[in-house]
Amino acid sequence: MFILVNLKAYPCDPIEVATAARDVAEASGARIAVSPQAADIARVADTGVETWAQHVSPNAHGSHTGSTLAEAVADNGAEGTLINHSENRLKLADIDGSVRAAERADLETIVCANNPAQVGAAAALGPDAVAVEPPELIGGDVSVSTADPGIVEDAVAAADAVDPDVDVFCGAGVSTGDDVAAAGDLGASGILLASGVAKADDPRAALEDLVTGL
Ligand SMILES: O=C(CO)COP(=O)(O)O
Repeated sequence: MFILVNLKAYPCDPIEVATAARDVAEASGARIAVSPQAADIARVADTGVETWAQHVSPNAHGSHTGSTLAEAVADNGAEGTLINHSENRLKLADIDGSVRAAERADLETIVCANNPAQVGAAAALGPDAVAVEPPELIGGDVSVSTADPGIVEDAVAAADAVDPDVDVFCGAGVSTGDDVAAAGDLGASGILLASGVAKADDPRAALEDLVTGL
């Protein structure tokens, strides 16, 4: 199971979370990545933790003011990127363009989706992974693996029907090792989470609990 901690735009200390994630990954052998604000990618990557962007734009180098260039995040230490997060939805053509941009820059890709139908569509674009995150459960206290286990199973089936090589992650409300274990039992290859770590009083303790579910 891959654990990706999305820091969104939360007012946490990205270096505190990154160093904790690096240490917990090293101690447990778990794969844990941190996805900070684009402006923080270089200093988060400098901690040694696996670092992901929250988004990359579909464009290449050129006259694209305000874009998040895939090559730039890769040059600053990112190893992968989220695309089409529920809080940063893209048009279908732009999701495709962002996956292609990430591939050019050798970034791993996770395309997010609201439901199993979107998971199937996202899988058809050939990312490394897709993630199902029901928007109504994001930021809540109940894990998707408890509140809606069927959506995870259906997402796994939808992706498998399109491309068995595409991994399926799930997210929304995940905060404990039990939530991680339940997601794995439903067929997920990884989880995305945010508030369970970024808003925790003790992010290190939250990460240590998460890896007990692996
Ligand atoms: O959006 C998410 C991860 O990308 C999930 O957020 P929460 O873990 O806060 O529910």
